[in-house]
Order: sequence, then structure tokens, then C-alpha cells
Amino acid sequence: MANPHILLLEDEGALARAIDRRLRRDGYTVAVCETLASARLAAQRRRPDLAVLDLRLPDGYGLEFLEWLRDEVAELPAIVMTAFGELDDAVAAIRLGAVDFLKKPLDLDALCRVVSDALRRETPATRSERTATADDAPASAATVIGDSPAMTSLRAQLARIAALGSGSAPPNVLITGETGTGKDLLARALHAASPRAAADFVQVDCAALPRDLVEAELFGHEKGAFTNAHRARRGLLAAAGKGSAFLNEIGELPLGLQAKLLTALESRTVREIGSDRERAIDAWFIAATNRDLAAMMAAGDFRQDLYYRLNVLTLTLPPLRERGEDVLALSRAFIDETATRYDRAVPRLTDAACAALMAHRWPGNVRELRHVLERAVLVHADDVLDAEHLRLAPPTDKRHVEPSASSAPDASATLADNERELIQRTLADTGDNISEAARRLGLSRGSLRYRLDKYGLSSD
Ligand SMILES: Nc1ncnc2c1ncn2[C@@H]1O[C@H](COP(=O)(O)OP(=O)(O)OP(=O)(O)O)[C@@H](O)[C@H]1O
Repeated sequence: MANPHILLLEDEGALARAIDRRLRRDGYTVAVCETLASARLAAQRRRPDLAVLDLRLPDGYGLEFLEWLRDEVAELPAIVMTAFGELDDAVAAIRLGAVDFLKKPLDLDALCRVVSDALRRETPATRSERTATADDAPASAATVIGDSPAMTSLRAQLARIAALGSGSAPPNVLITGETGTGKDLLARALHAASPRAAADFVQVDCAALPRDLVEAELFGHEKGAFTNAHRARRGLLAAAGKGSAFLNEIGELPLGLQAKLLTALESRTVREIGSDRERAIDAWFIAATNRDLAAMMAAGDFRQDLYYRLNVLTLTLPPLRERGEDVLALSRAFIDETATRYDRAVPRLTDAACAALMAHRWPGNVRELRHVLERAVLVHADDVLDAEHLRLAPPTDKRHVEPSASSAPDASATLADNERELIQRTLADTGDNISEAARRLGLSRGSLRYRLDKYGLSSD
């Protein structure tokens, strides 16, 4: 790559200048930005090959930029610079695609080494290839860990249902379970075990898509169907071809679109926006939700006819706290995976750590368990992990907020305290509806999830 272009997001002027000078000396071109807003503009003006970023910026968190970059520009390698005590953030950054993180105070030689390694390994092309083959690859049933009676029976159901996935109108499947129980993983495993395995698995995240784009994304549109529809575009339901269309978080689909989806499921055709022709769809529909669709139906928030149409075959994932020793099998797998990925020795869990893992309630289920172990392995480069290294919070209702006498911010509280409290209140007001809370707070769901993890509020 000739003169790779680096976007540097750092608001400490002297440090930014030092990094800029050093990177230029090594032959890179650099765009130095001090705020998220200017970084967005710079990335739109010229797409960087790599980003180096600080986490605390005057107008927000570096992770928001990383998320935005991934969604709006491209999946780029990113290097995160963290101050002491920000390891949780670093773990979240790695989840968002950061390839490395460096602790401040910064060693500029180390930074240059990491930048050059990242560019060698992770050009955008190789990265998207890796994403397509690893992260998006349908998981096989074997990657669904757990031999508890509940998971053994689920695996048997999975095999039976997968066999029904052939034909021109296979029965729709609904996967239910609390957040983080593995619904996405199970949908991929179902596809991989079905006769459709060789065709595409297309995921539609009904909550992540901006409301006004959901319809166009799902059903497609003709050129000129609305402002900015410069080209015709096939919708995701049709794009799944003879594979599977996974409708994730179906409970978040706006009511208006539920009717249109029902028509598509019943007629197995879609009409693209702006078109008067029907296009046949061959895909197998797999939907998932962590919401109580029956309760939503009773409240008038989910169409009864769509519910019965989706709910032909149901797979229900049990919460992690009901899976007995699966917690330990999953823990060992996550420890192994993290240690291997970061080139660390694989630590052993002590008996006390195992007991703590078994006793915890896991409100965030397998996702929370994965997060706890990734952090423990990254923070404690030791050959044993003990209970205290897991930093498991005592069982409390972490989202409960004491009513305060006044809604004015407490002058002695920090910005983080106030942010945490605002999030708790909004969640309480919305009945823990993450999408609605994110909307009220003016955040993306991803940004809200990141903050829930950060403040230890991840539970459902
Ligand atoms: N049985 C399992 N074996 C191995 N990994 C698992 C298992 N279940 C879940 N995971 C891992 O836990 C994480 C969360 O799983 P997943 O995203 O599938 O949950 P989900 O139920 O779809 O969550 P949400 O409701 O928030 O969308 C993923 O990293 C997934 O790979």
C-alpha cells in the first residue's frame, strides 16, 4: 500500500502533534482530528486506511466514532489508545473491530510497530474477507456449546427442524430467549445444518436499521422510488435467494411494516417500493426475539396474524442460569479463544472461580459470560484465574433507581454518574425497551449497549 492514510483522533494537542510527526516520518499521511465531529468529516473527505484513536474526546466517546466508521465508511483496522483504568473500554473497542490497544503514556516506537503490523495484516480487503469467512460464516451445530439437558434437547430439535428447511415454502421458525442466550448463533447453526447450507444466510437486524430505511432494506426499491434512491436495489428478503433470511429482533419491527411482512410471508413474494411487479422469494424465514411477543400482541404492539405466521416452529433458548455446568464449559471455551487470539498462555480456573461462575445469575447470559472472561484474560496475564479476577457484581437489581427529590443533576456527581442515572431512568420509563430508550436518549442501540456494559447495567 503506497503512503497509507491514517486518521488520528486525539484531543491532547501536544501528544497529537508528536504522533503526527512520528507517523509522517515513517511515510504515512495523517489527518489529525480533535473531535468526533471533525473526524467524521475527515473520514468522509478521505477514507483512511487505519484509525488511531483516543477514547475520551470533548464531544463523545471514541467508540462512537469506531461504530460510525464501521457502519458508514468501512471496516477499518483501528488502534485504540487507553489511559489507566479504561480496560473495559478497550475490550468493547476490540469487539467493534479494533485490532490493538496501547496504554498511555504512549511509546511512539511501539505505536509505529503496531500500525505497520495492522496495515500488513488488516488491509480493508483482507479484513472484509476475514469477516465474511469467520464472523458471518454460518456456525455449525458443533459451535453451540453445552451438554445440559436443556441444550441437548435443543440440539435434537435443531436437527429435526433443520431437515424441514428444504422445499419452496418451508415452515417459518421463531427463536426466542433472553438477550445474549445465543439466538443469532442458533439461527446460523440451523441454516448450516439445513439443506440450504450452501446458499446465503442473510441477516436483517430489525432494530438496528433506521426506521425510514427498514422498508427499503427489507423489500428493496426501484430507481427513483424516493429521494436519494439513485439506483434500484434488491431487498434483503429477496437477496437471501434460496438460503435463509434471519429476521433478528422481530419484536422491534414497526407495526406498519408488520403488515407488509405478513403479506410477504403469506404470498412468498415482495413488491419493491415504486414497482408494480411482484418478485418471488425462495428464502427460509427464521425470526428471533428477546421480547415477549404474546404480551406485545395483547398490548396491540405486535400483530396477532404475524405472530401466528412466524410461530410455526419455535426454538426456545433457556437462560444461562438454567444450564448448570454449561457455564463452565462455555467459560473454558471463551478463555481458550481469548488467550489464543491475544497470544497469551491459557489460564486455569480455580475452584473458587468455578464456584463463583456457577453462583452468578448471568442476567446478560452467554454474552455477559464471554465479556467477563475476555476481560479477565486480558487484564490478568497469569496462569490462574481466581474468583476475584472475574469481578462479578453481587446479585442486585442493578437497574433499580431510587426516586430522587429533584430531577436536577447533583452538583457533586460526575458526568459519568449523571449519564448512568439518566440511562437508568430512561430504561425504567421505557420498561427496559432498549430500542425505545436509545431513541429517547438520541443514541444508536449499539452506543446504548456499550454504555450499559460500561456501567454494569447489562441485564434484561
Ligand atoms: N451455546 C453457545 N456456545 C458458544 N457460544 C455461544 C453460545 N451461546 C451464545 N454464544 C455466544 O454468546 C454471544 C451472544 O450470542 P448471540 O448474539 O447469539 O445472542 P442473542 O440471543 O442473539 O442476543 P440478542 O438477544 O442480544 O440479540 C455470541 O458471542 C455467541 O457466539
